[in-house]
Order: sequence, then C-alpha cells, then structure tokens
Amino acid sequence: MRRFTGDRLVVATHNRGKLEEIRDLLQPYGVTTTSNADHDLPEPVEDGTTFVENARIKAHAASKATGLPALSDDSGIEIEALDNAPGVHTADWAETGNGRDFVMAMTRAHDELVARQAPQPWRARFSCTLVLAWPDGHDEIFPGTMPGRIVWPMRGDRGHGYDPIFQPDGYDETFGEMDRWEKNKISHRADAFKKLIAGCFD
Ligand SMILES: O=c1nc[nH]c2c1ncn2[C@H]1C[C@H](O)[C@@H](COP(=O)(O)OP(=O)(O)OP(=O)(O)O)O1
Ligand SMILES: [Mg+2]
Repeated sequence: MRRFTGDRLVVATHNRGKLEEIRDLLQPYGVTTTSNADHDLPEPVEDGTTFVENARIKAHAASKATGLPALSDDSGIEIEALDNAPGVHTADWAETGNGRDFVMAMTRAHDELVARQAPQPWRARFSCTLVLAWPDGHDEIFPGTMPGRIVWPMRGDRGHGYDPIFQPDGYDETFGEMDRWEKNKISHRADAFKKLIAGCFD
C-alpha cells in the first residue's frame, strides 16, 4: 500500500458537510487540505454503479486536474426493505433540478417504507468509500459502514443529508442529534477513515 508522504491533499468533494467532517478527521495529521471549490473543479459525472467506482471517478478527476493527491468520498444510505435503495442514488433522490432538497429525499424514503408496509425496525446502513488517488494514476480504496435504522419523524438539526432519519445501532440519538465529534467517532466515514489512516498515514 502506498503511503501519503506529501503535505498537501485535495479533498475531492462539493459537499460542505462531508468536507467539514473530513477536515476534522484529518486534523491530527498535519495535512494542508484544499477542496474542489478552491481549485474551481467541476462536479464530475458519477456514472459508476458502485460506491467504489464513483469514488474513483471523483478522486482521479481531482488529482489529474490539480497534480496533487486527492481524497474522495462516495457514500450513501442503503435501506433493507427498499432493496438497499437509494444506495449509489442517495444524492439523486435529493435532486430538484435546482439544488438538493434532503427533506424531500427523506420523505420519499419514509413514504416508500410505508407504501411497502415494511415492518419496523426499518433496518438500514450508511456506507462510505474513500479513495486516495495520486496524479500518476495509483489509488488506494477504503470502505466503511455503520448499521442502524430509519426513524420517523426526522430528529435533529445537526449534520447534513439524511442524518435526521438515521439512528445508528447502540445509540438513542440520530446522527442529526449528535454533536460532530460523536458522529465522527462512529460514522461510516470514521470507519473508512480508520483504515485510511492505518494504511496511508500512521
Ligand atoms: O454522513 C452522512 N450523513 C447524511 N447523509 C449522508 C452522509 N454521507 C452521505 N450522505 C448522503 C448525502 C449525499 O448527498 C449522498 C452521497 O452522495 P455523494 O455523491 O457521495 O456525495 P455528494 O454528491 O453530496 O458530494 P460529492 O460527490 O461532491 O462528494 O449520501
Ligand atoms: Mg456526488
């Protein structure tokens, strides 16, 4: 596995919530991070069929464009009773044509569970795949996951995306109710980060 030896890293995301979490998670390692916004990078088309494929598309696009190593995150929520939807389409469910509306997306998830008469608890998991890519085309891949359940109504105004309807196993709070440090200890992203750090930073 290739180690990260530089001191500059592009965080290849357009999602502010993710960017803040990733910066907190990288904070102990003394890396200077920039993001897609700082480099004025367009959002690449995510036409892969898996989290790994989409994460590789994003990391390689940013690394090639900047000449720097780049770290991407492709993530989503998989709801068992919906045949693991929305999965790689998690962001698409929020798309309005004019920005993203996560209340709409969470309402859709709830409405589909009710329409299917899915018995509670509504089992689900958040997944995250991190890809660290270098300009020469090399990359390293790190998967992470957090199991839990979908709750309704939405709870909490912290976090981002689908956080208000996801209650991780072993906790009474949703991700939307947790403070950022608590979420960053246990999330799917934190799980993938442990592997990234062990493989490439420690
Ligand atoms: O911790 C999370 N808490 C709540 N929701 C989350 C989380 N992690 C991912 N999600 C949801 C929202 C996001 O829209 C979608 C991932 O889609 P995904 O394409 O990976 O991210 P994105 O389009 O928002 O940003 P970008 O591709 O520029 O990194 O899953
Ligand atoms: Mg995306």
